[in-house]
Amino acid sequence: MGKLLEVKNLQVQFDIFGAHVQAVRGVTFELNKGETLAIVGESGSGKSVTSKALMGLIPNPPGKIKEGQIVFEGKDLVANTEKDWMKLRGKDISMIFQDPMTALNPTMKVGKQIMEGLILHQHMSKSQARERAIDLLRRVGIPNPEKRVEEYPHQFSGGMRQRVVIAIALACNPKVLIADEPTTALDVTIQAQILDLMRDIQKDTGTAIILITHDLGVVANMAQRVAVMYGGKIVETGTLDEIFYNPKHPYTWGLLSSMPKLHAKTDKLQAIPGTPPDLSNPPKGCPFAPRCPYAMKVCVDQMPAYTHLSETQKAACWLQDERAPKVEPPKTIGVGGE
Ligand SMILES: Nc1ncnc2c1ncn2[C@@H]1O[C@H](COP(=O)(O)OP(=O)(O)OP(=O)(O)O)[C@@H](O)[C@H]1O
Repeated sequence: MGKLLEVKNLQVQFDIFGAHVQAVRGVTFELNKGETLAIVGESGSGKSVTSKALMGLIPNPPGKIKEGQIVFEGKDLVANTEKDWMKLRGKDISMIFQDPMTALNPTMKVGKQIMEGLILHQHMSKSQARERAIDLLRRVGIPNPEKRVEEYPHQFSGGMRQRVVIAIALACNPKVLIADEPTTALDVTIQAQILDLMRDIQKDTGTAIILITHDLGVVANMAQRVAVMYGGKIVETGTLDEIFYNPKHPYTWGLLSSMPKLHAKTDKLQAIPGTPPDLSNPPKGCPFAPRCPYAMKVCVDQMPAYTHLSETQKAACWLQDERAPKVEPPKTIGVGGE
């Protein structure tokens, strides 16, 4: 698989009320053509800020990219002007947000909203764009698209609205689709339908997907690779199997323990005790150390380097140092366990 996007040492900071919030602190990952990479982690870990940076959507002020590169098809996007971003956004890289109602313009017919990108990026005539909008609505499973293209967002149900948002995002056949909690606002049956739809579309178009979520069930259904974020850093990354069946970072263990299991006799979830770090004053050591049951003195003092566990898996944890005591992962982790 060829590399499509490379994010190198990305650092994003927000300056608010005299504080410097270091939301993303040196994130590095790559995205290959046609794959789905999930970025998981608790609220505030930096997932959304990372994905917004890839779309040139960090509000400035108060935000700025302090360092790093976002290399898309060989070109670094960090120095892009707003004009450069406008050429790219919605065409090469598209985004689906959590709440379809805020992503759509309530005063504009959905057909027109789909047509905008086609006219701007693909220089279609109005009637060509309208035909394509109808095709797209059909493609995302909206019945009677010839009629619905003339309707406004409030005339659609929540699930149908999210389908419209997906149609807009896919209109120009983007190479990268960023889906930020795309199903969180929807009920469970609709969630499954939308995820199926995204998978089908990916099969047809070969679009690479970055899926941002805190729901590991969604990850298991969708992703081939996973990056686990905590405190503005990627603490572990690997293939889906590596992260689910051979995780090495205690934070990943915590996330897996807090995931509902399919055949569980009890539905009690083990939330990770404690709170995430204050990113306006980030710790010098491992950000998870204050909540980690296995933390040693060195964890508080010094950020661990990545240990490469396989060609595809790495974790930033002092437990992987050869001098560290051997620790077994808790029995509560794993999909479909007791
Ligand atoms: N516009 C902004 N101004 C100031 N701080 C911000 C802004 N956007 C994000 N942050 C801060 O950046 C940090 C990371 O936030 P981010 O939204 O990326 O987390 P997340 O992992 O996506 O969480 P969630 O799942 O809740 O969306 C947080 O501390 C947040 O308060």
